[in-house]
Amino acid sequence: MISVQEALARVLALATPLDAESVPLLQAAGRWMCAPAVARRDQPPFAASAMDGYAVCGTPKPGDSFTVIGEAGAGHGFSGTIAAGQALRIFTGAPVPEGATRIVLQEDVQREGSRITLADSLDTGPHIRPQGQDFRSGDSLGPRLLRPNDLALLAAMNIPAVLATRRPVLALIATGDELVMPGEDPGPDQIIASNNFALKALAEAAGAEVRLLPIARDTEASLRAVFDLAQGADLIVTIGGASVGDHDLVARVAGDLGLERAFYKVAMRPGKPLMAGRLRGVPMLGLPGNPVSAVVGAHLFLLPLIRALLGDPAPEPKPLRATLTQAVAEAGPRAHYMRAKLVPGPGLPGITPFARQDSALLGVLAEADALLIRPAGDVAQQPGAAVDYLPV
Ligand SMILES: Nc1nc2c(c(=O)[nH]1)N[C@H]1C(S)=C(S)[C@@H](COP(=O)(O)OP(=O)(O)OC[C@H]3O[C@@H](n4cnc5c(N)ncnc54)[C@H](O)[C@@H]3O)O[C@H]1N2
Ligand code: MOO
Repeated sequence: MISVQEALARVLALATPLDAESVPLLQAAGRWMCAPAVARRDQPPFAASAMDGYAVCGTPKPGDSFTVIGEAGAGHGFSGTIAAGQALRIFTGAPVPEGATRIVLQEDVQREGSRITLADSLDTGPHIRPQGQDFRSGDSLGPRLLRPNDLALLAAMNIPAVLATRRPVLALIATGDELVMPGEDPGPDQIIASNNFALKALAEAAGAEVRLLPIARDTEASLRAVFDLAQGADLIVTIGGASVGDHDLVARVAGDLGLERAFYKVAMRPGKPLMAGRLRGVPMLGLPGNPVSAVVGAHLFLLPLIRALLGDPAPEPKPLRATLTQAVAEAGPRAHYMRAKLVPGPGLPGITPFARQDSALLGVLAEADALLIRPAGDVAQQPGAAVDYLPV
């Protein structure tokens, strides 16, 4: 059995980044931008007013009076220059005129006709956003998974389309005679397929496009037929049928179809019977069927694999730190990923593992927001010990 680290290295070695395509900004949320985007203008492109008020020059004092000589609004600048004793009515976002050094808030001004007089107590800020204070023409935004914040920045940079890696198409195959889809009428010995839903959502959030294939039944012919439907995908993921039972056919059928196996079984719990390899030219992950095992396997291996296919240079899971709120026993020979709950703390968050850690418990998983990582062979730990966790 290999370690989690070794298994991850072998999974990532299966991935070659996919090709890139131009994606309009409106469709770019959640896509991996694979080349830096370069700003085509300064932001703001001119010194801009940060407030509604009056642009004046010099160092105005309470009680000073000015003559209002015009107006500037967002999208409508004032072409003249402000001289001593003059003011320009100005609104937020408008270009600040030549000569102005400061925007006086309209709340601090008494206006009569074209004259303004400043109040006794004056807000002191200049309220001018200098040209290029946000970014300069030529500044670049590096490769990343595009979040809403990035899209706003790219739009302001006047970039209508980005170069993004093609979304990996993931063929997701659930296996087992016992499975029916939610809403169907299960027989007395059947259960509802659930893992598919968590894995599809996880993979999509990481940037993949998921094809949910029909559930493969526990016969070689059925599994083979569903594997055939996976042709054309960039990545194949099976759920279940990975263990040693008579009906666990994934390794056998994938092997017959030419799977070049990278490994089978990882020193972790849950999720030991996990396999990976290359099948018909694309990476394949065989996740165990127990619901929590499949989800843990997805966090540790599937999401990094998707990120690697997208071209992320650092696709590995990134553990965070927390403080144990209770003692935990020694970890045993396999790394243990314990479902746990975080509580905010003054420093690191506190982390409390659930008492029930059976890998079939979806109710516990739904309450969990972290996987507490117990390294293989870790000694017992006391409350207050700093530990690693993965958010889930
Ligand atoms: N003799 C041994 N038995 C088992 C071992 C072992 O080492 N020796 N390992 C156990 C561990 S650990 C796991 S995990 C499971 C993994 O088994 P499989 O990958 O073969 O999974 P299945 O047998 O197909 O299913 C296990 C369990 O999960 C349910 N399941 C499967 N797919 C889904 C799905 N899409 N949605 C919801 N639930 C699903 C299935 O009905 C079973 O209850 O093997 C242990 N056994
Ligand atoms: O992956 Mo198995 O839990 O270790 O149930």
